[in-house]
Formats: sequence, structure tokens, C-alpha cells
Amino acid sequence: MAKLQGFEFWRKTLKEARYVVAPMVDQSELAWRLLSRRHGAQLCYTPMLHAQVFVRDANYRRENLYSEVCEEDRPLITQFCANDPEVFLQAALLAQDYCDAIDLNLGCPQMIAKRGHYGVFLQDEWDLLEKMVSLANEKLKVPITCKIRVFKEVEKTVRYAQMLEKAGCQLLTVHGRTKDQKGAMTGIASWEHIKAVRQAVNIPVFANGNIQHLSDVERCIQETGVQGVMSAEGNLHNPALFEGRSPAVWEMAEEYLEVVKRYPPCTLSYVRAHLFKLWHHTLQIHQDLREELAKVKTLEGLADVSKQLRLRCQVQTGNILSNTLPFPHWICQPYVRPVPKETVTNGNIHASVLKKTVCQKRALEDCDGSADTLSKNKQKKRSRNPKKNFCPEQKPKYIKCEQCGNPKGNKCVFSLCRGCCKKKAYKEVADCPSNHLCVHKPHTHWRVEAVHAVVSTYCVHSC
Ligand SMILES: Cc1cc2nc3c(=O)[nH]c(=O)nc-3n(C[C@H](O)[C@H](O)[C@H](O)COP(=O)(O)O)c2cc1C
Repeated sequence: MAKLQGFEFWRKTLKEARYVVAPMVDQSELAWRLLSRRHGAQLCYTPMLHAQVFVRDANYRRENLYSEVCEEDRPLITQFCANDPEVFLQAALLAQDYCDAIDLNLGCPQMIAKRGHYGVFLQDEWDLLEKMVSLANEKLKVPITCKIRVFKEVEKTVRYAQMLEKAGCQLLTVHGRTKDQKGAMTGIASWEHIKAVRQAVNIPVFANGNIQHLSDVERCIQETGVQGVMSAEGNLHNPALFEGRSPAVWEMAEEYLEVVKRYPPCTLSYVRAHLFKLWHHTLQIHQDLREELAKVKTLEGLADVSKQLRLRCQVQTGNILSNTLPFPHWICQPYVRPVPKETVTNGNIHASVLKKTVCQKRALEDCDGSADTLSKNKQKKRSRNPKKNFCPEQKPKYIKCEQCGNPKGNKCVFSLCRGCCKKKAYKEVADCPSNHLCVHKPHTHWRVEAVHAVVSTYCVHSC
């Protein structure tokens, strides 16, 4: 049977999906996808998988795709990061029987993607992208799709989208933020860019960014003319977003835990991270249970903490509304990132407000891209000394190490200095004192990356 293309693919295979759950490392796993589908999501993406590892490691394939096969979990798009046409094709061939399309991640802005040379850092390599997409389009039996970030210039973004379309991309997700809009500088996504792309290409387009309520979905579709919208953080904090509901947190948490039990195995750290996000506002108040949630080592333990949070919410009388939240803290609601303390102009931190240590100057250059223009020698020198490449968004600070008392804490962003932190070898996300994904956690993507790239010192998600 001929492969469906573009709008026909969207209509027939994706059943005109409008409500889409984003690819999310460690978070768009099978159980979460099933929960989201029960509450209105019409299409889901797997977390980003590393093409190279997928090709060479049968366990990785089994753990991340083959063991997650489930009839109810369709339509499904498998996402890869890759930077080699052949490797991408081989990975996609091994995945295509388990999903409805293969997506190429061209949007990841994290430093790890920069070092691994994938995601948004391929944004300027149009010849390479053209080869990757056209080869996949030619050889795969399922369509190839791409997820991109925008350039500052609308016109360049449009040419970029047209290039991908011409290469054979059958559906495009446009995240309306630039490469630099990440971490504390995430800010608002530009629907203007998305609208311009929608008007310029003849394939379906999904809009990504600024989706926290069902009303945002309708407004986005109206303003941009896209076929569907994709949500990541909005969905993590309210999996019933696409139903236009804001349920009690425990309703979602308990249903999620039930799905996790029905479809094992689900990595404990994923479950814990989901509970942390769902209970985010309540945990600000019940700090003791925050610690408990971080410590427990079993699914039953996590369920028990969630139940205790529910009981506390249900008996609570006073102090139910915080000054800043639209709903009581136990209602699923958008999480709005705190505004950075530093003044931000045009997406760049005002350099004057940062202490200009050598590390921070380097980090700034790294984040605003000016490091790319450094001489080859300088770049080489820097990559040999990765410890100095701190990301300013993570605000590396000198803090007293809780364990050894070192007043400078080895510039560690966590509350233990790197030396102590290493010794402790955190096993789970939440074991890490700041609840970040600690680099010392045996985390698949970090382990994988460590083979190719220098392990850096800040968390996976907020950079
Ligand atoms: C926890 C988390 C993990 C993510 N992992 C991926 C990923 O694997 N692949 C990808 O293309 N984008 C990933 N993203 C980015 C989202 O897909 C999305 O583009 C971004 O969060 C903007 O959407 P939002 O404004 O709805 O959050 C991730 C985002 C979050 C919050």
C-alpha cells in the first residue's frame, strides 16, 4: 500500500489529531501517554530516543520502545535525535513497526545536545538535514516528521520549514521559541512565526508553546491556522488540560498510579517526577512530605505519600488559597516559571548583573552562541576543561556544602559539593538535594551521552 503523505497522513492515520502530548524525556512514557489519552489527548510522542544507541543496543530498544507496545497507545510517533543520515535511517527502520511515524528532534536546546551535536544545534546545517529527511522519506514505510524551533527572523523560519517540506517531511511541529529561549529565559512562544510557517507550507503543522488551557488551544488554532497543538509542561501539570477540566491533583495522581500498576514496568524515577510535578504547589506547603516523596523507594511508598497529601488537602480548612495561584493548591493548574531575577533584554541576561568570573563569561558565550565563533584552538581548549562551562541560567553559585562544609561548595549548583555529591551517587531524581536530575544519577540519557560527550554539571531539564 502506498505510504500516506502530508494531510492524508494526518487525516487517515492520525485521525485529524488536534490535541497532542509532546515528546518528553523521562516523562512521556507509556503510562503517562495512556493517562493523557484517557483525558483527551489524541496523539502522543515517545520521549526522544538516541538513534545511535537505539541501533547498537537491543536492551535500549526493548526498554524504550518494544516493551511499551500497547493497542490503546496509538496513534504514536517515535522521536529520535540523530546527526547522521544512515544511523537515523537504521534506527527508524528498527522502530517503524511500533509506531505511526518517525520524528526528528531539531528543537532540543540543552547543552548536552550542543555537545552531542543534535537537536536545535543542527538548525543551521540545512544540507545535512535535507539528506537525513529525504533518505528517511525514501526508505521508511511510515512518514517522517520534524519538530523545530524558530529562528528570530520569521522569513528564515519559513525558508527552513520549506526546506524540510521539500526534503520529504510530512508533518511539522513548530515550537515558537528560539534556541536561546530556555531555562529561566523561556518566555513566550511566538505564534506569529508559527502562523507564517503554516501559511507557507503544504503539510500539516502543529503549534507548540503557550498552551496551558483548552482556551489556549482554541485561540492558537484560530490565530495560526494550525492542524493541532502540542503541550508539554501544561500537560504535565494538568493531564486533563485537553478536556478543559482542572481536576483535583489526587484524582490524576491516583489514576496515573493505577495505570502504572496495570502496565509495568515503569521506571520509579519517572513516576516520582510526575508526582512531584502534579503535587508541585501542595508540596510547597507540606515540605515534610516533599522530603518523604523524595526518599521512598517503592511504588507503594510513592502511592502512600500521595495519599497522605490527599488527606491533608481534604482536611485543610484555612490557608487554601495562595496569593499567586488562581485555584487552591490541590487543583491541577498551570505552572508558571518564576521570572529570572536578572534583567533580561532580547533573550540575553544582562551581563552586568552577573559576576563576571571566567566561568560565567564562558557560560554566557556558550549560551548566546558567541562561543561558536571562537577560534578552533580556543574551542578545543575549552572542551578539555568542561568544568568551567557553567550555564548562567542554572546560576552556578558558591554555597556551603551541607556535608563537608566547604564554603565554596565547589561551585556545585546542588547543596552538596561535587565531591560529596559524587560520593553519594544519587540513584533517583528526587534523591538529588535540589530535586533536579542529578548528573550522578544513573540516568539513561546521561549514561548514553557520557560515551560521546563530556558530562556537564547542570541538570538535564532546566537547561
Ligand atoms: C520534561 C520535559 C522533557 C522534554 N523532552 C523533550 C524531548 O524528548 N523531545 C523534544 O523534542 N522536546 C522535549 N521537551 C520540550 C517539549 O516537547 C516542548 O517543546 C517544550 O516544553 C515547549 O512546550 P510547552 O510550552 O508546552 O512546555 C521536553 C520538555 C519537558 C518539560
